[in-house]
Amino acid sequence: MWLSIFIMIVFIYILYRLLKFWIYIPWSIHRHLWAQGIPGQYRPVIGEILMIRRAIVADDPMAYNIKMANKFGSYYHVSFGPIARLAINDPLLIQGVLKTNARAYHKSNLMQLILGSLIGNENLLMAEDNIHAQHRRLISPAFQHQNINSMTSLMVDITTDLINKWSSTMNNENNVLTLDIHKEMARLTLDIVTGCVFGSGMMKNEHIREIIHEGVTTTLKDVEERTFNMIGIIPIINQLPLPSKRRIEKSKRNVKLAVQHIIDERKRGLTKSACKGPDLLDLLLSAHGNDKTSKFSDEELFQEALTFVLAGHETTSTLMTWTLYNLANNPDVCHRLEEEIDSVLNDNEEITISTISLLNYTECVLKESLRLHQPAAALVRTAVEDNTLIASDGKHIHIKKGTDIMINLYMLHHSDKYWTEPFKFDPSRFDERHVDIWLPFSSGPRSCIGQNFAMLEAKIMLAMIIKRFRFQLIPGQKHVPDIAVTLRPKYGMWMKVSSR
Ligand code: HEM
Repeated sequence: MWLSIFIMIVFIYILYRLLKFWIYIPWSIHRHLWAQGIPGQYRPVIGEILMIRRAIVADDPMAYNIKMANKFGSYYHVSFGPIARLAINDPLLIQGVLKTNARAYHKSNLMQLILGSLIGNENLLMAEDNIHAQHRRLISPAFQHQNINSMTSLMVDITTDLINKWSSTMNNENNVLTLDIHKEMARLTLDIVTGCVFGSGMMKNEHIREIIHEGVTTTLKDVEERTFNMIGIIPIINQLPLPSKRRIEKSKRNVKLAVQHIIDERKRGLTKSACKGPDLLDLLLSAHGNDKTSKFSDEELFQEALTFVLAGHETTSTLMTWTLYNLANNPDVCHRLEEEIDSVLNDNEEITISTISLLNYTECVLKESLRLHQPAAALVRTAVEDNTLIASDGKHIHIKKGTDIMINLYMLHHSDKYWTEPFKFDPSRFDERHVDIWLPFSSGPRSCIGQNFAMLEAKIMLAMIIKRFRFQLIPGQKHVPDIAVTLRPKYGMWMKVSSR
């Protein structure tokens, strides 16, 4: 008897939670936005997920967002699965979420489920409020110019290894190589970021590198799959020990052991930085404030180190791959870039930070690639308190606690309101500054802390590679961005590489 009552209560509770999540909360958010005259549409339970999936399967992943923005304008409400969200690409609204009202927003619950399940929630990327502010304060010095500049020689050395590998293979194969450039760039950026974070302990240990590489790349695939089939989104269901969940957990355990091993070795003085100055692990280990409570715990240290690898790997390799793609499609731009690089980089001279600072057009090429193919297509936030946003047309939008906001960077970067010929690859547009409408690294207190690191690394890799090689796209390929954590090319990027 008591058991039956207990089972009944548990059943009613689960039903209540599911109905609240699937129906009540989304409906009340849509109703609140409609009441203010915000355009949008509401499909109960599955929302727009099938449309998005259809666009992805048709290899036109942006089609759905473009269609919605054309239909409704620069702000509208839709649903991702059961989750109601306001989609925005209006610069003033974006500024409201990222800067003016930043305190009223957290990373979305969805992102906590996706990335938090991989790297935890006690790190710079995922932590909120005071914990985030404390971590940001402790980590910021590590990303100051002086520290990052001391990593230049390691970035140069690792890129030189790749160039030498290509050159020697090329000599055996009629001076032309056929390569999946995305794979090459993914390996290169992983080597650089792990080298700059973990130093010699990492660089000498191929086994540990493989565990981290596998952990980061294959787990991200599982996590993405679980998002689009909604298993990863639905409360209770996302805790079930399904094969994908077990794979993620196993991979997390392996990565944790590997990273913990590297940290322990460094603490015991068995490994050291491979940069001219301290690496990011040294800087994390020495991060402390005036009292003990402001030092990183072992768990936080582990999560931060892994966050750097995760946040700094896919993003930069995606940037490099699309940049080489854009250059292959725009010979005039490539020619001007080669001229600049040839005049700045001298074969017999060491590449230093002052050489790199002369590469102005190279920087414009990278910025334009970050506009046309921004690695992060969208940012999603959840309102943690009621607040009001103001759009460029003067409209005041009251946002209820619990509303998800999708900041559509892709639409912002491709809008003809702000960019002339938005689909043209034209680096010279970056002769001017584009504050608040060029946001590949986001903006405000949660903007990318690795921005200077990424730009320095990309400039070094691009300049050194273009100095030595030309790239030609293999015809007949599909060049489709994968709408995953980053917009990496879904089918890779096959190119013919030849010596200049
Ligand atoms: C082209 C390369 C990169 C791009 C486009 C990029 C983009 C971004 C974006 C858009 C965010 C904000 C995410 C959000 O608000 O949800 C972010 C945050 C972050 N990025 Fe990057 N990133 C790049 C490279 C890097 C690198 C190389 C590192 C580290 C070595 C890094 C570390 C981080 C961290 C730790 C955060 C969280 C910052 C915070 O919340 O305080 N990123 N990045």
